[in-house]
Amino acid sequence: MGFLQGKRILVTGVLSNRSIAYGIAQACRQQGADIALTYVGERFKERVEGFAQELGTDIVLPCDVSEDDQIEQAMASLGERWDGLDGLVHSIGFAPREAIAGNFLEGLSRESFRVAHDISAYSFPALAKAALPLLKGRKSSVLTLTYLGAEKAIPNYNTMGVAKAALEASVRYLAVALGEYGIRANAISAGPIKTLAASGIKDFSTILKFVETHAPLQRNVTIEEVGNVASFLMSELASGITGEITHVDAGFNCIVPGMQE
Ligand SMILES: NC(=O)c1ccc[n+]([C@@H]2O[C@H](COP(=O)([O-])OP(=O)(O)OC[C@H]3O[C@@H](n4cnc5c(N)ncnc54)[C@H](O)[C@@H]3O)[C@@H](O)[C@H]2O)c1
Ligand SMILES: Cc1c(CN(C)C(=O)CCc2cnc3c(c2)CCC(=O)N3)oc2ccccc12
Repeated sequence: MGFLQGKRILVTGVLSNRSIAYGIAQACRQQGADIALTYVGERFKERVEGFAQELGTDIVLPCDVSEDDQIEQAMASLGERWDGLDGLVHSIGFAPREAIAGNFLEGLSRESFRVAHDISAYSFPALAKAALPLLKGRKSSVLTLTYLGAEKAIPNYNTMGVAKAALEASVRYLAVALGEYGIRANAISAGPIKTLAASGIKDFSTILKFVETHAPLQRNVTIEEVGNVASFLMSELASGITGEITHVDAGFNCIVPGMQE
């Protein structure tokens, strides 16, 4: 009997079996939750349906968060399958490539700033708002994924870091707005993990090596470790936690790199 037995959780952002969302969906399933997935783009539908089958579900819904009607339709379709929702996982992030490489100002533009904030920040409260009719009346919880680049200026993370700062602020305002319904809102700040979103990032292996060298646990984290904390935060074991950013990063956020030498 898992600590999420009977809970119904919608997980966005599963794109590959290396996705952080995949680790989260697996961990929640292992604790007894029923899972629903979303995907972006018909070309990924079959792949995500395959992951859904592994996770014991046939609820796979299209949802490009840049489109309001797709957010609304996804929640309407979900409401036809489930009479309520106990959890919503937002594991979505995107910025135009020029906005996450090189000099922050050189990569800065109104359009890339807009896109990064639309997809990586606005979409979290937007999904929560659209899911509210399903989330209400249950001890439900919403969760998003952020990164240390929201708190510290990390080379190349640039406009994504500004968007993640907005995302983290939205966690606190959602905690208040949803608190009156008994719904919790939290984030996990994950350490660097080699996923598709991380592939193609300049010098990503250098970032992984730097964390392995300087983090208190002297290693990187895995999607399973992030998934375990996510399943806890989605459960009643975390009933007193809301508006919180929990770091799952081998402790890297708590040190000043290089001063231990
Ligand atoms: N990989 C890391 O090092 C790391 C560390 C900390 C936080 N994060 C965050 O974790 C989250 C998941 O990223 P990941 O690393 O698992 O990579 P990933 O590529 O597996 O997942 C990113 C997801 O974002 C989705 N997405 C992009 N644009 C979208 C849109 N318009 N509508 C709906 N979905 C869209 C993609 O379909 C994909 O499923 C992101 O928010 C990312 O910023 C990643
Ligand atoms: C860690 C880390 C990440 C992983 N991470 C936390 C992320 O949030 C990745 C988010 C991301 C957002 N937008 C795009 C891409 C990745 C690559 C493909 C694309 O075109 N756009 O990305 C970095 C970029 C620079 C420096 C560190 C990092």
